[in-house]
Parts: sequence; C-alpha cells; structure tokens
Amino acid sequence: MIDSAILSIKGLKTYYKTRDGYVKAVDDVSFDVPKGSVVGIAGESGSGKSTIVQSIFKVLPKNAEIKDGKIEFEGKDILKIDEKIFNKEIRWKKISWIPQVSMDVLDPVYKIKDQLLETIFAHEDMSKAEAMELIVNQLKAVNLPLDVLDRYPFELSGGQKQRVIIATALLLNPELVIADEPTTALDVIVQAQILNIIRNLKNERKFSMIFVTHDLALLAGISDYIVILYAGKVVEMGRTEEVFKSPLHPYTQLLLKSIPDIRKRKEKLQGIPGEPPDLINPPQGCRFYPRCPLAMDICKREEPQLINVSPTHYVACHLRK
Ligand SMILES: Nc1ncnc2c1ncn2[C@@H]1O[C@H](COP(=O)(O)OP(=O)(O)OP(=O)(O)O)[C@@H](O)[C@H]1O
Repeated sequence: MIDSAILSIKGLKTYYKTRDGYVKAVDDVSFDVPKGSVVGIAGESGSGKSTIVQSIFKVLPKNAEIKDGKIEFEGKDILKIDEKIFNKEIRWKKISWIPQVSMDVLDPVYKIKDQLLETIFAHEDMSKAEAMELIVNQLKAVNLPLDVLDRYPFELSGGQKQRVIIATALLLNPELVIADEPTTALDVIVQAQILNIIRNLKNERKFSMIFVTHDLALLAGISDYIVILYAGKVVEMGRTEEVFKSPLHPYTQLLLKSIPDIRKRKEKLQGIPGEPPDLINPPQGCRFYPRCPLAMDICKREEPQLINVSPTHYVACHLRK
C-alpha cells in the first residue's frame, strides 16, 4: 500500500446472490488511490467496475454481499462504518459520485434549486442564504446559467443535466470523487466539454478521483494511474504512461489495439474476439485464457498472481513470471 493513499481497497470480494449461484463480480481486488491523484478503472462491460464503485459508495443492490476485504478511507474501513454515520458524515461530504447521466439520479419532481439545497441541508447546518451562495458559485464553476435553478430536470439537455450532477457531487468539497462513466451517452462535443470541466475542477480543488470507463482512450488525458479489470480481477495496473507505453497483459494490449488512432484512419480496428466468462463458474486458472492469443498450458490450471515489474507497475500473467 502507498503511504499517502486516501483510499485503499484490500482483497475486496463483492458477489451477487442469484438462483444459479454467486456471481463473483469483484473477486479479490486490491488497489490504492494516492492522495490528489486520478485513478482510472477500465475494462469491458461486466468486468466489475460499477460493483467496485457501488461497494465504495455503499449503494450496492440488495442481492450483493461483500464476502471479504476492506475499503480503507483515510485509514478507516468504511465497510465497518454504520450506514447512518456513513450517510451523514461521508457520503457526498467526503466521498462523492458522478454517475452516468442516463442513471437519472435527478428527481423529476423537484426543481434543480431544491435538489441542490436538499443535498446541502442533509449534511451541513447553514442558512438558506449561505446555501444559495454556495450553489450559485458551484453553478458558475460548471458554466451553467443561473436560470437552471428554477427548472425541472426534464427541461435540461443531457449535457446540462450532467453539469448539475457534477455541481451536486462537488457541492460539499469532497476529498474523493468517483466519476462512473460520466460522459457515456453524451455526444462527442459535450463529452469533451464535460471532461474539461472535470479536469479543471480537479486541478483547482485538488480532490482525489476514481474515473471509471470502458473507454481506455479517455484515460490518457485525465488519469495518473490505471487499473485494468477483467472478469472481476485486476489484470494490470500502473502509472498511466507505463500502461500505455508498455502494456504487459495480453488483455491490455488488445484493449489498446481497439482504440481508434486518428493518424491511421485506414487501419482496421480490432475488437477482442470471444466473450467474458461466466462469473458464476469462472475458468479455474487465468480468467482471460479462453480468449488469450498467447495462452499456455499453465494458464488453464493456475491463477496468475499480480507481480511488480516496476515500483508502480503490476501485472497478473504467467508470461511475466
Ligand atoms: N444485481 C445483480 N445481480 C446479479 N448479477 C449482477 C448484478 N449486478 C451486476 N451483476 C453482474 O456482475 C458482473 C459485474 O457487473 P458490473 O455492472 O459491476 O460491471 P461493469 O464493468 O460496471 O459493466 P458496465 O460497463 O456494463 O456497467 C456482471 O457479470 C453483471 O452481470
């Protein structure tokens, strides 16, 4: 673990109980978020990204069970903190969340002003005038006109809604912000604007951040570290430049090959052949071996452990032993 980590996930196992057995969605995942840094979590759909985020923010669906592990925030295991205390003192105040705009987190029957006021009053003793001052400053920070305050969510565009969600997430000056696919479902131009806003606010306010995406290319411009997830396991992690310049896991290499390169327009894009495994009965050895172009015999039998190839770069692959 890194000494200056604001968040340290250790051996986290989050499973979902289903009629057919447990879905091992997050299976022994460990990584740190160094204070002040942005950690990107990337992986295909179903790799467990949202399950990690929901475990940290303590908003897992009812059939989820945390089977093992710790999530230490500022040195305290948040899994052991009582829900009432977590809600009053940590959720939104110290750790906050920017979900996908399509998740409809804004309540359709309340005006934007009332939603923002409610977030403040749930956590802070403050007069309405003070709260309004905070809200006005926050809207300016995300480049929204003040007239959105008297509108309902359905009267806003996708990009405007996402700005309101960012404003809400940053209202109470959190120390850790979890951005969970914050630009998915927005068009390319709006995506770039939202990323810029997040980047600028991060530089200004110096919070730490987890940035979840299925699009590895997005992380090049925003993250300091990258964690690559495959089927509920960390297969590689390191500084962003290490992962981009010398990807070691065949899965990371394939993910990088599937990023379009605007300089080589004619190059044919490669998807990754095959499907992720069934997480109720995952393969015994490496979970990637059925799709791995470099699979060896040992990969079917033995699960590769994460090993260091530099002080900050880790990979779990038998090729790297
Ligand atoms: N409530 C649930 N009950 C059963 N299985 C679930 C539940 N929620 C998620 N899963 C399964 O857990 C695995 C991980 O899902 P998760 O949503 O964390 O992945 P993800 O990487 O965030 O995917 P996406 O990018 O599509 O959101 C998947 O196999 C998914 O089908």
